[in-house]
Amino acid sequence: MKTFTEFGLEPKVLQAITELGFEESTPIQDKSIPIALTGSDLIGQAQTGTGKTAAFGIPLISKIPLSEDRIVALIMTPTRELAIQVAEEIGKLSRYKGTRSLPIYGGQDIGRQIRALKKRPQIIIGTPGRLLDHINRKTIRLDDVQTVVLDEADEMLDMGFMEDITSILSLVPEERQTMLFSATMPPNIQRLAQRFLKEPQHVSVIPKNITAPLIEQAYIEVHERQKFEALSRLLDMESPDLAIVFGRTKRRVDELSEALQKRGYSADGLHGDLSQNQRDNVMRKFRDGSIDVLVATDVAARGLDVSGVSHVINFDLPQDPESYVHRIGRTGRAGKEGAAWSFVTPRETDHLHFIEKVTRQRIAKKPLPSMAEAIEGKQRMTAERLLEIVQSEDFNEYKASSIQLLERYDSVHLLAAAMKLLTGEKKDVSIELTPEDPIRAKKRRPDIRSSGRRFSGGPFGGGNRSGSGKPRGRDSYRGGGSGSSRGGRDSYRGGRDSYRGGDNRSSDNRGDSRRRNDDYVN
Ligand SMILES: Nc1ncnc2c1ncn2[C@@H]1O[C@H](COP(=O)(O)OP(=O)(O)OP(=O)(O)O)[C@@H](O)[C@H]1O
Ligand SMILES: [Mg+2]
Repeated sequence: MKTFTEFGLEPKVLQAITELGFEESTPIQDKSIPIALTGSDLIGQAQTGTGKTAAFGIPLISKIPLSEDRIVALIMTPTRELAIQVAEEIGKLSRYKGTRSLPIYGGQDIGRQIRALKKRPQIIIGTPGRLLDHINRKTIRLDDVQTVVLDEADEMLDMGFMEDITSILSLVPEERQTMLFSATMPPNIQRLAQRFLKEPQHVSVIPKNITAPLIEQAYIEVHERQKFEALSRLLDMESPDLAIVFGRTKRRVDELSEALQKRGYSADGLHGDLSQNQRDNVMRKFRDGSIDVLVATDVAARGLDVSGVSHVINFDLPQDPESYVHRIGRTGRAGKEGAAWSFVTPRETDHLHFIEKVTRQRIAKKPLPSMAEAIEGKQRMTAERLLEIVQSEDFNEYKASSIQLLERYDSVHLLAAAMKLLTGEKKDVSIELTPEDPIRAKKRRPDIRSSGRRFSGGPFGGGNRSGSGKPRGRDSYRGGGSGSSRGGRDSYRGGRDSYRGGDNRSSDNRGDSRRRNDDYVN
């Protein structure tokens, strides 16, 4: 654990870091920043929410001279929302230095992007499909790029972006620095590394549990048809600040967000079939708290950093353990605690055990919240909201009518009615969701990481809260050499495909034999 002053960074970059409120560097930042500053290739792995963005962002910005007027750095992300978010963080970090960066992603008006490119950005943060569009139109040239970062590198591979990445990187000079970052490094990441990296340094700060340490994990066994009731009871019982509910398909997300709205929750959906405008709106509403439940496909599983997300709920279990790790990692970030709940149908319990095995983390079974617990939770929340207003003493204009009402009605009756109104309860609206098939457990070597150096604590409480607390021999869960487990994993992957998150253009164009069901495409 260091302070940022120890990296020899220039004052303007330090000033931006201070302004972001970062006091100490996180372990991945400690280890990556000095290596990245030397220009060496790097594979960086650390738990979700531990500051990987700044781990590559800070050295990237530091190395770019102010006078530079070419594109010298390229960051690729699997989804548009992530490109936007990473660009924001890079923007904040380079605020005083004045480094110019630009997000480039599908769904946004290309003319606008072309105009913005004329302002000579030094760093481009983009999704592969739209990047290729610009390259083909010659509105982006990569001849001067010196540093490339693949954020969520394993996901880029999974989404079938290998071809796009290969085309893009073939246009970047060989003499360059390439860095891969993710919380999960399944064995097939080697393929990417071998192809694109030169003698990379591995930086891994993954403790025993790959899932972030401050996330309380639980599951509830429910039948498919009970899931919605379970969700509304859980939301009532827990009254999350902000929650992300993951559904398996776009249809599911649409139906679920509509159902939640009908029942009086402030929810909206995010998936890849929405227009970019809709996607931006939903994200904006979620970030500013005007909705408190975001229902999403895996398009929101990776990298998104929204402060205040106290709960992640897997309405449907994800197909693979990596997705589980990333989904639940939307909470419990930057040292904050979070809760992750998963609904597991009876036929999916094997799959859950598989996830536990790969993540080396026991997930506690909890009972379905009772009606009484749900009601109590909701009323507690409502009372809290009332009392906040009472304390604020900001209700003068309601006093006169209250006095009138109290002259005619009983005070308890009145307050009970007001509370009922405040809960926004709409229990009588009937809800029908199209059932989803259960996820089938598939076999593969349960290895989620490529290199395994141990890590000992640090800011964000890393590594010290380890679930069962029992030391488990890591080898017991590890597959063989990472190369050899490739076959197993790929075959496991075969069915998923679900998720080509960010870039509709490239996902639509890809004749995708792996894709099982169009519904799955984000
Ligand atoms: N040194 C630091 N001190 C305090 N907060 C930090 C520090 N570094 C990063 N953060 C904050 O921590 C949060 C998580 O960071 P970031 O999104 O980079 O995590 P990540 O490791 O990339 O997670 P994921 O695997 O989910 O993408 C952000 O809000 C970021 O601003
Ligand atoms: Mg990240």
